[in-house]
Amino acid sequence: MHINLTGPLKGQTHVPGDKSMTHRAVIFSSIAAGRSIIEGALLGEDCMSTINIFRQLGVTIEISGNTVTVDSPGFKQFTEPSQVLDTGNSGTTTRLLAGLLTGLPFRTVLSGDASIGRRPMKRVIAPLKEMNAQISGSYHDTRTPLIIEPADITGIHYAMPVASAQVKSAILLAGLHAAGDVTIIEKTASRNHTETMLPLYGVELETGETIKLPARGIEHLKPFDFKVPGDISSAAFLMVAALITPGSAVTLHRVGVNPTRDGIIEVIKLMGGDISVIDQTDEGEPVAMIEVRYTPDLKPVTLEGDLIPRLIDEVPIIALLMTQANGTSVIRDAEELKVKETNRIDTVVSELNRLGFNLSATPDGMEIAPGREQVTTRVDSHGDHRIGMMLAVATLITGEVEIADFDSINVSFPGFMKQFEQLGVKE
Ligand SMILES: O=C(O)C1=C[C@@H](OP(=O)(O)O)[C@@H](O)[C@H](O)C1
Ligand SMILES: C=C(OP(=O)(O)O)C(=O)O
Repeated sequence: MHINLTGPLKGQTHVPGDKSMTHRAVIFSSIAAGRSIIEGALLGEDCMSTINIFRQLGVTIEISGNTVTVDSPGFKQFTEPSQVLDTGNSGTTTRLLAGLLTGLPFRTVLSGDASIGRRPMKRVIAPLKEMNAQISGSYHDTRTPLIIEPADITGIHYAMPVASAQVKSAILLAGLHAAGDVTIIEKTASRNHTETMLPLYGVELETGETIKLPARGIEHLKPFDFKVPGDISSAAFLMVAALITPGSAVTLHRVGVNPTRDGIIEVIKLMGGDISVIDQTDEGEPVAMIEVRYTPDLKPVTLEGDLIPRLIDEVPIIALLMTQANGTSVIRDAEELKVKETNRIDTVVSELNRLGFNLSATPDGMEIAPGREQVTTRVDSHGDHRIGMMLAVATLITGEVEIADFDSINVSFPGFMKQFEQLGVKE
């Protein structure tokens, strides 16, 4: 697809609903017997995978605009699916449902697309087995398809070896069935939406560095009407587009600013970017209005440590922002990027270098130097939605490029191009 965005970006908009929270709202609403309404849901391909799997388990889910109405008979009435459950391109669907399905009284099989088939699954299979789950994966329990047989799930005391909300949430979802307590120790915080949202649906738990879920929490889930905040990971593309395009000033309404997700705001401030976060309110999850303006003379920064999980999905677009700084920026402690939809260290570095930017890969991240000498105008999303969108934003600097497999953006942001148009960007 030929893409050639030209700025400035001006005006105000609402970004689509948060992907992580939409998955969780669909899961919790489907477990609870009765009607739950999810407003402002994200209906990208990933969340549709989660919705369609619960439909296959016997939950009625209607969609009207961005409102999702879930009428569930409750988890006890889930019916055995006759087909493989297709998780598409969604790691969140695959890993969270692997946890939930362990306690159901019938066999299920989870499988997704080629990218899901390359992503590591041992990280969920190992702790779930410790909980007595009867789960196995292809290739020595490391890959999909995952086959899950009925089992009596037990409690677990688990120290997280890697900062991953998907692993933590898989354990908590299996733990909802458990006969004993589930305790998770998390040294480096990962996104905490499972912990913030479970109480809204009736399950109280202890949170913080030690997370403690009481036995058989699943019995306590009740319907809840959840209003999904805007996705800061989608807002990130508009924020960076405005920062790098002369004359831009945008206001983004009702963006989720959960402190386990707001690393990009911190980075923009560290770089001297013109950003304000105002009118913060608490709607179960914190939301705020974000104003961003074009900023010349951005400063280089080093990102590392506990900050990385707070911006992990934003690294591709942050890397593009760093190309506009007046010195070399460094991203380290980010090995997790290698096991996303693509190896995002390699795809970010190779695709931006094709456009003439100066990046080099390191074992756990990348270095980003200023300057640019265009090599080609042909780049590739490699089927990774965040790479596709980052490359589209890059055209604000480079002019027209041809992005192969641009449709991958529908995984998380189907209205991406329209949203830019709404802010006055010409294609
Ligand atoms: O739990 C979630 O909703 C997510 C957790 C993160 O993955 P990891 O748990 O693998 O870090 C993130 O990259 C993904 O986009 C969504
Ligand atoms: C990594 C991502 O999602 P998932 O793990 O759910 O595929 C993402 O959205 O960037």
